[in-house]
Amino acid sequence: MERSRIVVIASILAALGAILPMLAAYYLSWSIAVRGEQARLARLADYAIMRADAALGEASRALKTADRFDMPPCMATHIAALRSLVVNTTAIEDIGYFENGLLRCTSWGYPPRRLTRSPPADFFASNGVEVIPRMYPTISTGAPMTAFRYRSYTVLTNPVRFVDVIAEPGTRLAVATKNGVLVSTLNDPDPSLTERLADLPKTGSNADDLFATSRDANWIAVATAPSIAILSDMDRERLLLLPGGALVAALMVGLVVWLSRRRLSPLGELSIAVQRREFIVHYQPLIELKTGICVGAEALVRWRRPDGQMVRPDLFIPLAEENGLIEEITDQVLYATVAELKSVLVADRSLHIAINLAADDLKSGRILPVIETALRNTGVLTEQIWLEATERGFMDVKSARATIEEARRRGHSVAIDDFGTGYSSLQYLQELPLDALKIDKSFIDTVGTDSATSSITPHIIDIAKSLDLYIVAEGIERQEQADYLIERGVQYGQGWLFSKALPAAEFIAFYNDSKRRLGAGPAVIRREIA
Ligand SMILES: Nc1nc2c(ncn2[C@@H]2O[C@H](COP(=O)(O)O[C@H]3[C@@H](O)[C@H](n4cnc5c(=O)[nH]c(N)nc54)O[C@@H]3COP(=O)(O)O)[C@@H](O)[C@H]2O)c(=O)[nH]1
Repeated sequence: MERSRIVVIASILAALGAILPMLAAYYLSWSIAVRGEQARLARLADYAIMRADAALGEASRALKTADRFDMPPCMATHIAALRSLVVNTTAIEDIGYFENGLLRCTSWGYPPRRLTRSPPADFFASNGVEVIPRMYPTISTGAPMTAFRYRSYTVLTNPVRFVDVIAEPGTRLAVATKNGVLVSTLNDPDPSLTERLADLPKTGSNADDLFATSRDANWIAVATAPSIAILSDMDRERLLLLPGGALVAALMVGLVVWLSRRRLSPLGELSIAVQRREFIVHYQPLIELKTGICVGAEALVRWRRPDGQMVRPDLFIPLAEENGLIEEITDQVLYATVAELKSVLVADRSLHIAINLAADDLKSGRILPVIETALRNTGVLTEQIWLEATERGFMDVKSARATIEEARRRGHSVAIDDFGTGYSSLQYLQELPLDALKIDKSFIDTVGTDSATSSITPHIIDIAKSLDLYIVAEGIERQEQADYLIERGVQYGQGWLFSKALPAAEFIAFYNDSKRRLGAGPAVIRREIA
């Protein structure tokens, strides 16, 4: 992914990481406050239902007691008994006796208007008592009463009793019969709620209010409070939750910054490339200089990034070596080489592929069993896999010697790469059982020039010859360099004069063409060491 895209995505994620936890904390504090307020309202509505049930219970008991009276109606004894019933209850204001729908007498005596009719009931309670939510008393001319009727008797109760609660300012309450006929209200609740009481859910809100309902077999109650009232509760919740939200936001932003910096750092990118196996291999032909025959190739790694950009190995190999990633890259190169060239290697035993080893590979020697595993069941011979290591790999002479000896015992040929550029020591050249020496391009570049290092090239060739090593010249770009090297007895060479490093299919075509035109090279390029 391009750096600019990573920066844009990381910035968006960081912004979301900062905003979302704060929004979540805000939402949480709001919903906790809403739930708290609705629970308080639900308790109020429950209480109103309880009060309504108490009034109904008391009225029902009085009505059924009166119904059992065995005395002539509206005589002094009857009226006294009715009065006694009223006096001995708390909820009942009056009780009246009706005959043929007309009021005959009440606990107060005889009605002033003889034609008071009993109105039709709005609701039948579950115990058979009829409920008339609004009925005007004949004795007093006060507010309408709620009436309960059973056969010939009707009791009046003050509906204010149902909503007689100590409520916080702004809290409103309404009680209705189960079929939604309003019985009593406190503080004028919103008609848009009381008009559809029977259909209201347990809790909810409208434009201005939060509400909670309660219901039983006979009654429905709704308690409401302005939504704005929860703001003070929210302040309390926010005080508790926002620091947590801010902490989570800071952690998320930190995480995004850390991940994106990791992704953007060269080492981070390389580690991810190793995990994702983003490496491919190109093969640079190795030429027998005298005949021009292609005898093999050097496997050279390339990092192909997801956007298709190709990264040169000298830009990432040193980083991989410093940070312990090189061994994994060596393994990926090895497995890719075997997979891509297996068939041509099996078909032609004179073909060799050189794998570059890093200093760590040589020091630990762990690469040898890895190669064994990679070649198992492929038909490729160990002799066909050459190993190359730079002079840095030979600094720990003891472990390098152990690895090279074991490599050769298994059949690999081993070359010293970039000779002359590092810590060259003639002594270790003599001590180590090497097969070939590769002269670095910087020396080949001086061939035919007057530069100070041009005089070194013949010495390197002489040293290699005196040690009986095969010689490979790197970076041959001009014919005169090739001629010079052939004249000096250098057997093998690589360079753009012959070919650049090629993808597998192109290298196989190059090799087959060389073989068709010039024949196969020597099957074994290996020094006899006693
Ligand atoms: N440990 C590993 N090191 C590796 C591996 N693959 C490569 N490398 C090392 O990276 C260095 C750069 O390699 P690269 O960019 O692939 O360059 C190689 C050739 O393409 C280049 N070359 C060859 N001929 C010419 C030429 O005529 N002109 C010219 N300008 N360049 C040329 O030289 C490089 C070959 O280097 P060498 O290995 O020394 O033969 C390089 O040090 C690689 O070793 C890997 O898998 N593991």
